[in-house]
Amino acid sequence: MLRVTGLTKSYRSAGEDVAVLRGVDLTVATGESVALTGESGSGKSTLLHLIAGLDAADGGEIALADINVSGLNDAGRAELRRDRLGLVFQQFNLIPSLSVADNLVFQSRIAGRHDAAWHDELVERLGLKNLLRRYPEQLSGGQQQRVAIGRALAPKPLLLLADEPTGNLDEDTADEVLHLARDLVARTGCGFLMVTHSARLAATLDRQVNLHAGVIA
Ligand SMILES: Nc1ncnc2c1ncn2[C@@H]1O[C@H](COP(=O)(O)OP(=O)(O)OP(=O)(O)O)[C@@H](O)[C@H]1O
Repeated sequence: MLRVTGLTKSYRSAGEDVAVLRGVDLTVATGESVALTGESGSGKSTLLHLIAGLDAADGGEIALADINVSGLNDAGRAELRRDRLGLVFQQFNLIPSLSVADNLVFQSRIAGRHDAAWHDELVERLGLKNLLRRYPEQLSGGQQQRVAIGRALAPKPLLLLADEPTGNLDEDTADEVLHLARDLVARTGCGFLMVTHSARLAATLDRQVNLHAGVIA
């Protein structure tokens, strides 16, 4: 469902081009969860950002279902993120001025893909029923990340991309949040690609891939 082929990306640093991705090949099948590991600075976030259309690659191809992501312009990539991708980051990134209820529906409403029954199921499964009137600053880290996962999955994306989603959580909370995410991903049948430094958490996903020296071995 996601197919990345020969992806390359360099950054210009101190007058020199530094190649970060040197021909990355990666697939994520429908319903599959994949952990992306690699040492610090190996380019994991760069790869995730390119797949999310937050930045453009220098070469290679990214295809998501029947969409040629690499061929999209800025507007097309923004549309892709809005309608087809769920994004979760380490810093939760909830909208501080909106209640939990409003944060939750934000993505599905702007994508025009709000589904009341699925929304209610997300609230139930993520244990958010009693938190709906609160604001992000009134939540723990684990609670905030549960809202962020609900927001990302509400429009039923094709692919959930997560960059160190449990990096700010203690071990027990990380386990609980990831368990919920895996369950919900299985329920929607979307693909799941997660960057993590934790071999323990990586092992709980269907498959692990390692980024090293600019390629996936
Ligand atoms: N906008 C940028 N301009 C220049 N160099 C960049 C930029 N973004 C990333 N880099 C460089 O690209 C390399 C890969 O960075 P990236 O954040 O993708 O690695 P990472 O594997 O996610 O690291 P970490 O595990 O520490 O988060 C690093 O050497 C980084 O300094």
